Amino acid sequence: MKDILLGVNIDHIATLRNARGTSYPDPVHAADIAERAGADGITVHLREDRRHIKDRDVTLLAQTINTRLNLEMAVTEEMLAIAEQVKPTFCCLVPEKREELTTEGGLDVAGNLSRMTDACQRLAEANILVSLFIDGDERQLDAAKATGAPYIEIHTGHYADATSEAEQLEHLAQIRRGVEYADNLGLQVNAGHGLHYHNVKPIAAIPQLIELNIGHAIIARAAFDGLHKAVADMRSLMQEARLQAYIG
Ligand SMILES: CC(=O)[C@@H](O)[C@H](O)COP(=O)(O)O
Ligand SMILES: NCC(=O)COP(=O)(O)O
Repeated sequence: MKDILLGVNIDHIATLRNARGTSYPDPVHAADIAERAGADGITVHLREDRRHIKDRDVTLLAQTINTRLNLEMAVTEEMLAIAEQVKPTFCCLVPEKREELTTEGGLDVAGNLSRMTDACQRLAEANILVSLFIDGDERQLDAAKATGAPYIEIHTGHYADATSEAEQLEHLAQIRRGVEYADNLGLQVNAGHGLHYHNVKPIAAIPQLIELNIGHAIIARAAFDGLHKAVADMRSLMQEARLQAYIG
């Protein structure tokens, strides 16, 4: 049985910090707590508008964390140059619109194959493992494979946002099909966006998935239970789901 790994996204520690322009809560401190609680990696999204994570956070996290840094970023010259300088273990390329509240969908790799391939090659030359944040349809999965990126992260936002059990089950089935298709292509498959304590288990149970990146729900739970417990509880749920699926 393959373990399911947890990447903790600490963007919204920075949201709380920036609300008052103070130095606290510091994402660097949060990363240390998350790692002590069992996080397998730390994820941050350096957005063009720096609404939460700042350049300083990325630089210090790259220097201080003990697991590995997954830098989420748009496919822009600015971000590619930052990635080449910081050299995180992973770069996850995500779509980004200034006016969005949060990431609204997957990257259109198929529609921008040449540009995506160039970006993937540039990051690979900097010894960075590239992940593409995409919807789990075969057209995007084939395109992701064509770019040479070793990883993808399947967008679970539509599953998370489903307003009925039937809709959620349909999205879950689509995700399962996409994960299996990507795994058969030889891609390393992660997933994330909108996952929380009440919807994570069916996703964590998908055997081919390597890692889930989860942020908002963990940081929200931390406001009541503390970050260490919020991370540990999420990790336990994920491992429970994987074990239950394995035992059958
Ligand atoms: C790509 C993704 O789904 C998230 O990791 C992303 O970071 C969401 O953006 P916010 O953290 O700004 O909501
Ligand atoms: N890529 C998904 C991620 O890092 C966290 O997304 P969310 O749990 O904050 O929605």
